[in-house]
Amino acid sequence: MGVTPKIAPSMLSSDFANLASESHRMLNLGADWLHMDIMDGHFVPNLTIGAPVIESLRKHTKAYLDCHLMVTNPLDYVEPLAKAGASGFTFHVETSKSWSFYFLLLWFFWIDDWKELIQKIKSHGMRPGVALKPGTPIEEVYPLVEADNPVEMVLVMTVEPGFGGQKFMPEMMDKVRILRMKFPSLDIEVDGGLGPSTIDVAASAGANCIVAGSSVFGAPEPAQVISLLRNSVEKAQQTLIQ
Ligand SMILES: O=C(CO)[C@H](O)[C@H](O)COP(=O)(O)O
Repeated sequence: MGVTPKIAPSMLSSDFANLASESHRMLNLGADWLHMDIMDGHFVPNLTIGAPVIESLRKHTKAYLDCHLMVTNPLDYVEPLAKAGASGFTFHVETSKSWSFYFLLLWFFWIDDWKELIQKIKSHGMRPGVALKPGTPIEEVYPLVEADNPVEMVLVMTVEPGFGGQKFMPEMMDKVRILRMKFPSLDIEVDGGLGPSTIDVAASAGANCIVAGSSVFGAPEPAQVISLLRNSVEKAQQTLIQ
């Protein structure tokens, strides 16, 4: 498998009043990426941060800022986030559900919308990813991964997006397994309820990018949790390539 483990603490669980020092702490403890949850209070029932906070944080770190856009209109966020210094831009496939439902005849325009979004993310120097909620079938992301100009990561949500500290949904691992079989070199991220008791099932299904909020920030020794998450992914990868 040509994918490397990426451990991404979810900064949603950090002390937002000390975001820069919390970020440095996580990176010093072994994190690869910082996962930034951007919520608009509309796509999900919670409101968090946006481009101004990413811009402020960028002044304090060169780290990969893995931005997860839980917003209704991701296209509107491309330019502001690129200017702010985001690294990854992962949007939700469901953000155009209403288009495909109400305007079936515009299906091909819907596809073109995604092409435009992915193209715009890349032309602004960010890495595009697509996320899907627990209730969304995995087939919905295939066109975006198989496109001529594809997304480079799929984020499989293992909780309903909106809040940290929820219970991991093991039934989402079928999606990860199917994706890993179909796309051996794709970055597959899992997000929600990941920690020492759930990582093995996610890693053995084929996830290589691991978002973990409460299990890392709530641990007495966060470095041990980060290291355990990484070891589990590495071990599973050895098995998957045999
Ligand atoms: O996207 C998210 C919520 O929508 C968070 O990143 C996610 O829930 C991580 O938090 P935890 O590890 O505590 O579940």
